[in-house]
Amino acid sequence: MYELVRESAGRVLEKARYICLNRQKLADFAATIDPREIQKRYTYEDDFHLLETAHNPELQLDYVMTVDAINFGSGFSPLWKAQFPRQQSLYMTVASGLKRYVEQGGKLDASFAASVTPTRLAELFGVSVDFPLMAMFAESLNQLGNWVMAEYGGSYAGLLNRLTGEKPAAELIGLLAQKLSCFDDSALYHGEKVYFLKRAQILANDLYLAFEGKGYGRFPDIAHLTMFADNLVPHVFRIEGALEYDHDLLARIEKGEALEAGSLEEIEIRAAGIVCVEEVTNLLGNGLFPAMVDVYLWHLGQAARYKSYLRHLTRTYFY
Ligand SMILES: Nc1nc2c(c(CN[C@H]3C=C[C@H](O)[C@@H]3O)cn2[C@@H]2O[C@H](COP(=O)(O)O)[C@@H](O)[C@H]2O)c(=O)[nH]1
Repeated sequence: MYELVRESAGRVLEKARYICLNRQKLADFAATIDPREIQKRYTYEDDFHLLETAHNPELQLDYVMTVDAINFGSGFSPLWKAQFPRQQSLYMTVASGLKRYVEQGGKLDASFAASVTPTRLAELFGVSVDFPLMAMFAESLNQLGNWVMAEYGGSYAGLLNRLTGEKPAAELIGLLAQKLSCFDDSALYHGEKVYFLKRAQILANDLYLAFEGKGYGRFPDIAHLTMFADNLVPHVFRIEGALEYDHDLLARIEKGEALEAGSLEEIEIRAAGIVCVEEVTNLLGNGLFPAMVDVYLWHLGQAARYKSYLRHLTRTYFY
């Protein structure tokens, strides 16, 4: 499945009209990155994540599955930041909100996901119930929860234990994309199917990180994942001059105008992020792989150098 993502991103960039790659600037930017910093950053930080793997692997599994079922909403971030003025990162607010819920005794298992409502999530995150993201979060969780209740004996461990091949990440990504529309992160680009599979891939990556590649995190094919096509990593490449956006598109983005999910512009931005991370990964060598480079660039992107400029905003279940 991740090969479909890599291949389709290359196809999009060949035809792209709104985005173009500046390979000289990309190489200049890659030259500023220290591979040791990438290695150091590639962890499941416990400052905003629950990290109880050693004591309670099932609790950890429930947490990671839940976080990555709702690891989206970047298109709502201006609204979200108005509710959480101190929090700079939407993701960190969601991850830490779920961590707090578990620490207070809440359960995040498949039955929680199957039955959770927008109201319950609004209470959990401390936002108003009519915040549009709460209904989307509930829908994604209900989809995942009901599927696991019906097909895997009601536990996420039941799902993970059925990944028996030598490419379990590909298997997991394929299952999620084929069975759950909220994970089926793909689109039509000039009539041809293109794939991103961002949350399915980042789920495999987060399990790998939280479980340090063992147990529920055993993904020997982790190095085959592509980067996770969100709105921050392409934005880092734009600020560094490696991606050049069409002038009118950039004006729309900087006005905070939403880009429609599945639009040519949105597809080209996401595909460009994938190609850039592949090329930076190849330039850096050192045994690095795209998921590692992605996590590093996403954290780098939290800095004011990047976050003081608006990224593209798309309201979608995918990132
Ligand atoms: N490409 C990429 N996108 C990522 C992440 C993460 C968090 N990953 C953590 C998990 C394990 C590691 O420890 C990482 O630290 C969230 N996102 C996306 O960002 C957006 C929110 O942005 P902001 O408003 O700034 O929080 C939203 O679309 C969300 O889907 C990543 O790693 N890569």
